[in-house]
Amino acid sequence: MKLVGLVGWRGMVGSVLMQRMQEEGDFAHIEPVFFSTSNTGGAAPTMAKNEKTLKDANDIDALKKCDIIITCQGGDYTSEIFPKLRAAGWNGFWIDAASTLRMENDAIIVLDPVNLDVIKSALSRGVKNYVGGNCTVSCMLMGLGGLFQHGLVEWMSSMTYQAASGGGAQHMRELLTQFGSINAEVKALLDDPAAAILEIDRKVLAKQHNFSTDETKQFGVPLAGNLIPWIDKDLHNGVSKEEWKAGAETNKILGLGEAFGSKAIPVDGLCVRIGAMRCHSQALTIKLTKDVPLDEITDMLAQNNPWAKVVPNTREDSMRDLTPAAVTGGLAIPVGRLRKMQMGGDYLSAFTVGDQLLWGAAEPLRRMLRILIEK
Ligand SMILES: NC(=O)C1=CN([C@@H]2O[C@H](COP(=O)(O)OP(=O)(O)OC[C@H]3O[C@@H](n4cnc5c(N)ncnc54)[C@H](OP(=O)(O)O)[C@@H]3O)[C@@H](O)[C@H]2O)C=CC1
Ligand SMILES: N[C@@H](CC(=O)OP(=O)(O)O)C(=O)O
Repeated sequence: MKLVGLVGWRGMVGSVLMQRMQEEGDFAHIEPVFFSTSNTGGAAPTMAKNEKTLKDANDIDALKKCDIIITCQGGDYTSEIFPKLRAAGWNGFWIDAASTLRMENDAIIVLDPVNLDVIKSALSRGVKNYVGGNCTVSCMLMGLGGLFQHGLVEWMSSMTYQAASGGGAQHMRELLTQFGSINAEVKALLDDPAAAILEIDRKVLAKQHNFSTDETKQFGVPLAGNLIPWIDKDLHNGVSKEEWKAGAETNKILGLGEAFGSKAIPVDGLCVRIGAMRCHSQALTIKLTKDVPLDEITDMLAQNNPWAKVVPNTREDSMRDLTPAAVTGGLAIPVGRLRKMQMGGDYLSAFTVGDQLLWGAAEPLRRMLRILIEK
């Protein structure tokens, strides 16, 4: 059995990964070794077999013993440990949730329902580094994969509605704290049916403007009852890093662009943080390479992978099935609001929602581990 080192398993992404690995019986196929950056020698979780204590995640010699390392510990950990491990001669497989290595030439971005051919070709070339994609990109490709598979995307523009979880656990807590203090501020007025709505609105706004620094420590500004039209770093060309990833990672996942001797598909848009908990949604404008009837498009989307679910473009279906609250916790990626646009038959509008901790983070890593185990 392969010795698999697990780093970052108790974090938010790591916990979802552990849960999915247990659900899918993955631990039956591996010999796990649990690592920690903060509790060396402590008790490993119940999934441990022979190694019952936590190993030091900074101990290169201990890490070197693993055939495969899967990490959800974060980009700083990867930047520090990965080069040391390779320099020490470790030749095992590195599976990573962090973005650090994604665009490196010797790393593959994994999303096997969409790019198994890219992964298999890399394995046959001896590539050892496999990294999960950006959550928004992975969720979009799981939903819209059918259009790419059939060469139907000339370009795509995505307008995102990204959940608080994308920032991490503390961001989710902060969002709820903000909702709570806004509610507390106007609770008495809400309880009084005769209270004037403009008075409630004024008090809410005053509260948002006067949040304590603790209440906005993670996001920097209010997110509850608000939105933030910028995610990740400023690339100083008017583009946020999250927006840049849409084009760069989509093409790398699909094996398109200069590095692969082909033309990249332009994918660009605007990324916005909203007050959802853990589902990223996105509205897409797609320029098709040709005018294809909507029923054929629907079939292509639904047949691309078992998780893409087409939602009929009706008010009732969209309100019931195409929301973060409906999708959270499940692997289905609904795609709806499908219609041709006023611009012409080769312009398609779509909306998709995905749990960013599942397909957006943990699930592609878990599946990559299975690919390696079953190889
Ligand atoms: N958040 C997201 O949506 C996504 C994140 N990623 C990537 O995944 C990586 C990890 O992100 P995320 O899971 O959000 O990070 P977390 O902050 O939840 O966890 C990271 C590590 O923090 C340590 N830690 C310290 N205090 C606690 C605590 N109270 N509870 C749990 N863990 C704690 C743990 O390490 P130890 O056990 O060693 O102390 C843990 O492994 C990042 O690289 C991120 O870029 C990728 C896609 C999406
Ligand atoms: N940036 C994403 C979350 C994330 O971790 O992305 P990446 O894995 O590309 O750094 C968000 O904030 O929603």
